[in-house]
Amino acid sequence: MKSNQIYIIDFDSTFTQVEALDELAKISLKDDPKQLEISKKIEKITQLAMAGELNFKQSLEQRINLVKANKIHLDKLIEVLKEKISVSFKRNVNFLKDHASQIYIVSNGFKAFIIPIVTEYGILESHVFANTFTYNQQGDIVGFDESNILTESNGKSKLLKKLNLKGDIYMIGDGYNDYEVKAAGLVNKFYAFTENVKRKNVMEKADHITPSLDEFLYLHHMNTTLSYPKNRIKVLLLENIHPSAKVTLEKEGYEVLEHNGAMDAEELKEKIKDISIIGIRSKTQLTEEVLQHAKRLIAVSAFCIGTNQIDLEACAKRGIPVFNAPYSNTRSVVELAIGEIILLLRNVPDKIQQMHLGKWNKSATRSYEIRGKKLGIIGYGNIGAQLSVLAESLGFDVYYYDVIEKLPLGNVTKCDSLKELLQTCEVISLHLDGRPENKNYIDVEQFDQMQEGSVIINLSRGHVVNLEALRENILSGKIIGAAIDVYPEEPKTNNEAFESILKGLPNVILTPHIGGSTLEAQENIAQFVPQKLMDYINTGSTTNSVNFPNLQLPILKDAHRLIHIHYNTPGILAKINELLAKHQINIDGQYLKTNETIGYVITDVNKAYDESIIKELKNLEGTIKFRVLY
Ligand SMILES: NC(=O)C1=CN([C@@H]2O[C@H](COP(=O)(O)OP(=O)(O)OC[C@H]3O[C@@H](n4cnc5c(N)ncnc54)[C@H](O)[C@@H]3O)[C@@H](O)[C@H]2O)C=CC1
Ligand SMILES: O=C(O)CCC(=O)C(=O)O
Repeated sequence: MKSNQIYIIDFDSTFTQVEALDELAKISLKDDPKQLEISKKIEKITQLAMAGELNFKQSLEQRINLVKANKIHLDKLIEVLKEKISVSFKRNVNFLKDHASQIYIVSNGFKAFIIPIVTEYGILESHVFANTFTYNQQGDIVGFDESNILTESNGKSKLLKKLNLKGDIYMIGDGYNDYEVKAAGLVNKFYAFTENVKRKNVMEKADHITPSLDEFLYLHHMNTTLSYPKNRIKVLLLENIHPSAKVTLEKEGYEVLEHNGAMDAEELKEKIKDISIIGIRSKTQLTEEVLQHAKRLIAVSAFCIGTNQIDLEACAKRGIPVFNAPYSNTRSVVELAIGEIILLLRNVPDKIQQMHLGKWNKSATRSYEIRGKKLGIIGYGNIGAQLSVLAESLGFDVYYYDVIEKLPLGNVTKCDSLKELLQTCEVISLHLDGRPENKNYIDVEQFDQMQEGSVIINLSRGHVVNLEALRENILSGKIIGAAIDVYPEEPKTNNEAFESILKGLPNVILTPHIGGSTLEAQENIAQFVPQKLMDYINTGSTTNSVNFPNLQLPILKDAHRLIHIHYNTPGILAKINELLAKHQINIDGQYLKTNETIGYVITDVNKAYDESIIKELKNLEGTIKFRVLY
């Protein structure tokens, strides 16, 4: 069926990432003091010609005069261009080689540099149509063969007419002159190639915009390296995620959309419909109800530690792994906690307020050192444990309580119950996670168990403390200081007002959920999370996923990877292997891990296999999701 298809491919900014004459100018004018100025002129002329705003022959003449190149510069140019092959062309070299008889390069560039480049990718020299330089005796490039039809306006159309190729002809290019061949009725479809440059007037005219060769091959069912083109992976980043995440994900080829704050359920249900990956922080609630609308969701990324805002089980049941950044902002939270404890024990928040009101109140009343004080940490996880180490080095006597057995670091003392910790310590710092059972974990009864004159810090989750009870205990004077960073209800954006019954209370620090908001932490998170997502998409690896069985997988080499996600019911692995055996498929490697909800099986198979197995694996009872990596 595909044998009658013909692919006409442009060279500059399509086969390669750059315009070759611009690159040639950089080489030939290297020692010219006016190099920058001339290069800019050349680039401008190129852009005008590509956009169809300047007569082509004139533009060529002008550029060659400005470039002032010699034959000797061409070898260097070829070296440069070899490094600048478009990424998706490089990736799909097999397509180019396997379809060499159907591929033509039609370019207004020059054969002298095009042929050495494209023939390395299997393109036939006889299928390269381009211009030729003319030289003087010293080898200087002084012009071009003006009899070549490609020097004329609309030259590509004229050439194709002359070639009279038969079949379904597809043109792939980035310039207006590439579109012109479609306008002249000489090709069936024009694909605007936007991997390197996006020209609005060209994209508007195209039958399809193809951000990479993968997309073109996918549309024509000829993909050989990626089962799904990356440009089709649409990412939505909410809540002011650090910009470097967008940069990384776009570099990977994904389409990335951003939104400043969180979205409410209704808005999210609408927006999530065609999203492949969603990136959130602590405020976006990814509930079962919202997930029902997420028909294309592949993965969820929490650009933070806590994942209580996400229905992890609902994601798992849909075959959607959730990734977070478990360590990137740990240190930031710990530093804030220590700073706040010191300020509260010295009664500094009130002193600051009074100073702003012009009141000088130099006094040591209710001001204490931290040395020797008993600090009680509730939740001895990553943050709790790191806080214990730093606090101990500052002179605290540290205690902790956790629902699970934890290794005590340094000289900390483990408490066997929450009550024991509350009765023992005068400073209480909360670092437990936000699981629903922790709602009102610190309530009237727990405040009753605390010592008179205690200080409490909550940098964990808002619903963990009953704020009414906290307020009562502050007003009664039992709690002499509190620092609260998280609230049961938080504004979705910086434009919404903050309301709380804690406003205006004495010696109370209120911060807008900024425990993890340092530039260092946000940058670390924005590096860490996209990497996990890309690993999952490219290799199937689920390390650090908070709801999927964790599998770290080797890089795929000379094999196809079958990724099967199913409900964790007995016998599925056996059924997968029965099917593979039935189709006589050779297994190179197999990895299985399950959790309570799902099973995750990765099977690397020999490249040659009967493709009907794919359908059978998808239809296997209990299958949630199935995909293949080439
Ligand atoms: N304010 C902010 O900006 C930030 C807040 N956080 C919050 O801090 C929490 C803790 O972070 P990590 O230490 O990294 O998490 P983690 O998962 O390493 O530690 C949480 C610990 O709490 C324990 N725990 C859970 N429920 C408990 C209970 N009822 N009683 C005693 N212990 C209990 C767990 O067993 C675990 O050891 C996060 O889940 C997140 O909610 C995290 C980062 C920034
Ligand atoms: O900075 C954020 O948006 C959330 C910080 C946080 O609470 C977390 O990492 O769990």
